[in-house]
Amino acid sequence: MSALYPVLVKLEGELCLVIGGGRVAERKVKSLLEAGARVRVISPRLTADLQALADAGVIEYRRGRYRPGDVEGAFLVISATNDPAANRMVAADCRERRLLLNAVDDPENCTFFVPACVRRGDLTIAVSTGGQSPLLARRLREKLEREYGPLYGDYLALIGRIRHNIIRSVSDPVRKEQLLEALCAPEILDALENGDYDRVKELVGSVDYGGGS
Ligand SMILES: C[C@@]1(CC(=O)O)c2cc3[nH]c(cc4nc(cc5[nH]c(cc(n2)[C@H]1CCC(=O)O)[C@@](C)(CC(=O)O)[C@@H]5CCC(=O)O)C(CC(=O)O)=C4CCC(=O)O)c(CCC(=O)O)c3CC(=O)O
Ligand SMILES: NC(=O)C1=CN([C@@H]2O[C@H](COP(=O)(O)OP(=O)(O)OC[C@H]3O[C@@H](n4cnc5c(N)ncnc54)[C@H](O)[C@@H]3O)[C@@H](O)[C@H]2O)C=CC1
Repeated sequence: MSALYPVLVKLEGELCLVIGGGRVAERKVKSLLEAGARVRVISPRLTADLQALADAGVIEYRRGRYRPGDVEGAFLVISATNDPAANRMVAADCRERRLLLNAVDDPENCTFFVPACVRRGDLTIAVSTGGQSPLLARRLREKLEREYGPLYGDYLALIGRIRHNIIRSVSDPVRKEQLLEALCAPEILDALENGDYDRVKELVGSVDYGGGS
């Protein structure tokens, strides 16, 4: 297999279809909802959590087995049934329409994999093992979660605003580069690692680009 190409996709308002309503489907539905997708689930049965989301109108639910052509209109498709025949049918339908497909039990037929993710505000750290060991992806995610705590999200939001102002107001490229470097200076990253957010704010605040934050 060639190397996988990592991308972060905007799913806001896009129709994403999940076939199957079990444990794995539930995990994928929740991550799609986090991304603001419009989610439709087709399955004879749902987990309690998925049923609650359907009852609340958060997801669309069509009770029943997958039927040929059900993928029509979807932006991407996740096939998460425990029925290999249904998964093959979904894969064929997606191939024909060139729809992006994640088939949870069939890496060969996937056109995309879902990585394990640490999220800290706008910071995303994604881990993929190219399907070789999803459990290792999970373990590394857990390790990264301990290493990169919620402060990283706060810090990113803070420097994101300042970076935007620097880009808008500083025209000299050398000066601009120095300022952007200063926002991610080693001392700041050390302070973050030590959980000393007051020090982080102090250091970031001392980056003087001649404008308010
Ligand atoms: C190819 C891929 C397709 C896809 O995108 O789904 C795929 C395929 C398969 N997973 C299987 C098993 C498990 N998957 C997990 C967990 C996760 N699986 C995820 C992704 C992926 N799984 C894609 C590759 C990602 C990559 O490595 O690059 C994660 C990262 C993301 C997510 O699913 O949201 C999420 C962790 C999220 C987190 O914790 O952060 C666990 C552990 C657990 O349940 O906690 C187990 C049991 C232990 C084990 O088997 O390792 C099986 C065998 C099923 C069987 O035995 O029948 C297959 C099929 C096969 O390999 O043939
Ligand atoms: N990619 C991943 O991360 C993982 C994948 N798996 C694989 O994912 C598959 C699903 O696992 P679970 O969610 O634990 O199974 P599950 O048994 O909890 O759920 C299967 C769901 O598929 C539905 N279903 C069955 N036939 C269908 C059809 N024809 N059309 C639509 N829906 C149908 C069932 O009603 C049920 O809701 C298994 O094949 C398993 O091997 C398992 C663990 C992790």
